Amino acid sequence: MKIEIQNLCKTIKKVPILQDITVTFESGKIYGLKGKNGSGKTMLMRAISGLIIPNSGTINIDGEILGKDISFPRSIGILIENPSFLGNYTGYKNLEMLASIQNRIGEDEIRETLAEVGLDPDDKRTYRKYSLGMKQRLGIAAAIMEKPDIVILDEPINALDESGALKVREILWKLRDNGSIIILACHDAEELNLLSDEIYHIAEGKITGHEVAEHNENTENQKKAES
Ligand SMILES: Nc1ncnc2c1ncn2[C@@H]1O[C@H](COP(=O)(O)OP(=O)(O)OP(=O)(O)O)[C@@H](O)[C@H]1O
Repeated sequence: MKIEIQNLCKTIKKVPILQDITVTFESGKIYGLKGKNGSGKTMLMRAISGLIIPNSGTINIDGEILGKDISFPRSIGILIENPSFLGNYTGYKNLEMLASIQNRIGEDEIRETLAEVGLDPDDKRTYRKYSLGMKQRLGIAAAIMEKPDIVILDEPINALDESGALKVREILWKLRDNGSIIILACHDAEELNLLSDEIYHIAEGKITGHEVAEHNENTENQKKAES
């Protein structure tokens, strides 16, 4: 699958937030967005999620135009800012309620996802009593539990300890290898490099650069050396 963005522009109160963005994201890759605070990373992710309507330009997802043929991508998992979980429900119960919207997955997949992000599916504590890192892990679980074609994660390793970050890496690599498109922003440059296959630089709402992440360059150089 493919997300083809063409000449995307978004202006809020006459301020240009996204300016003439043209980029294609392909299946089986992790794309990192790199840029300063306020450069437009989150807005681009919101636009792809169908959460904001652009002033001009198109987002074509596998032949369907967002905002015209479809209001939202058909299969997407999103973690942007603070997810609105219910404070007096357990992590499992929160995911169960979210899963009931699409009805694509059941108890087994929810339990499996919770374990994958390092949360105990049988934890009786309510979301309110979760630590910051546990809340973040639950947010990631909600975004990935249905194994969506598109995964959008704004600062996925925020508040996570090393073991949490490692788990997220493994989860994203697995999703990538199963053909999802993953788009993420992360302020930790080293982590972004490690997670991503390709990195797009964003400044003042424009794409200003594109690079293949270092670990991929190494793999490619290695392949060349070996052949
Ligand atoms: N609701 C809003 N109304 C008006 N302007 C907004 C709104 N939300 C964001 N902006 C503006 O859009 C621009 C891009 O913001 P965005 O959140 O996409 O940046 P970002 O690259 O994700 O930054 P950060 O690294 O801080 O997360 C900023 O100038 C911001 O002030």
